[in-house]
Amino acid sequence: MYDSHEEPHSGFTAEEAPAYERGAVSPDVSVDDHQVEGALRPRVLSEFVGQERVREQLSLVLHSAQRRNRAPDHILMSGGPGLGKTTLAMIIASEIGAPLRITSGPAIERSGDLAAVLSSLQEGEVLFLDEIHRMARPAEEMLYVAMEDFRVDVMVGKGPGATAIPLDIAPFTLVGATTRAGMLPAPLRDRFGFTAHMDFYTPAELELILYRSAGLLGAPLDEDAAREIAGRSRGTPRIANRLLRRVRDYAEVRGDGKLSLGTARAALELYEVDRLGLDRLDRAILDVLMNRFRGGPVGLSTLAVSVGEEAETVEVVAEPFLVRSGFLARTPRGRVATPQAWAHMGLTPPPDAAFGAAAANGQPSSTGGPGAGGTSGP
Ligand SMILES: Nc1ncnc2c1ncn2[C@@H]1O[C@H](COP(=O)(O)OP(=O)(O)OP(=O)(O)O)[C@@H](O)[C@H]1O
Repeated sequence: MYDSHEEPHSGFTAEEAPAYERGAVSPDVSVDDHQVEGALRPRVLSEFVGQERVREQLSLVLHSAQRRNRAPDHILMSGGPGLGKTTLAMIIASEIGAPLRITSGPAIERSGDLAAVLSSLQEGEVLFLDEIHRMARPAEEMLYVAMEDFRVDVMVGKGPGATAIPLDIAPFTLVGATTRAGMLPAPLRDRFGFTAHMDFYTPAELELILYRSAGLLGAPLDEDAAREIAGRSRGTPRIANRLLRRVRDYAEVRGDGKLSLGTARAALELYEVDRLGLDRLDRAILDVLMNRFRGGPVGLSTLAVSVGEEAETVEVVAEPFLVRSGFLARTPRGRVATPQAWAHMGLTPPPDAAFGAAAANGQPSSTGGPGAGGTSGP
């Protein structure tokens, strides 16, 4: 169990990090690249880097439930992809010593699918429901009852003669994860006793995650290289770990196996991740916005079609980072490129561009509009 008096990991300096890394690394871990994401997951709350507030809140919820000898309240985790929701769900189960069942919203197409899962849960089991906002509507209603009364109503028959047979289920803890908390119906949201809002990670936190992962991969990571990779990881552990693996590949094939600053820069350039962490999709969005729509405003779906992506991908994967970095503003009339975006792309805004005039006059940008400055998705 995480102890709130414990020294938080993000308090480590870079010099201290190798000691932390040694502690986390079991010498006999052999990691296959296909399973690497799972292998890099922290297993206990004290190994989970960052998200201090969430860790402390969660620790209280789990602790108090244990003292009362009850299953903890249902927990909702909201935040962008790759911020550690699945990892945290696994940690919750292991912290309370309960088995974990994993499923996801898209896998539950009918209420019967959910009834089958719920009725087979053991007492105290943790049910992790990823992408909970994508679950079928009738199943949502079944879930309300299950969460509140630990009961499922199984429908027998069809039409006017159909009857609901109540079936008691074992008390369990639901851990729901969503990248789009706003899409959850209020009755479902309200049935969670605690919502963990997962935020982007600081570069210092990402550096710690990188040291730990590099230790597990057996890749010698320089301080400068760690800083460089962390700075390009858009505040997201999954991206940090992915970039680390690409730098490791580069170092092994084209270098001496050591992950140095030069190797990191060369590898990240090859993989088209720029110095602020913008990747191909981010740059495609900014490029279309500036070159085709004169900086906006332009609607999300038009923007998505123009870059050949789903609107949800643009909205959930690219936009939160672009907004937080001050490159994109969401206004009631659509998406707008900010002066920083024009400057970063090396382009001159037309005089009538929405924010171009401010850029030309050297005025500070306005990133107003719904969600602007948000850190964990819409
Ligand atoms: N706080 C953390 N400390 C260390 N590693 C982390 C942390 N959070 C995430 N990771 C690493 O990042 C990877 C992605 O995390 P995870 O799968 O839990 O994200 P997620 O939020 O569930 O993503 P998605 O919503 O896309 O399913 C994991 O392999 C894990 O190793």
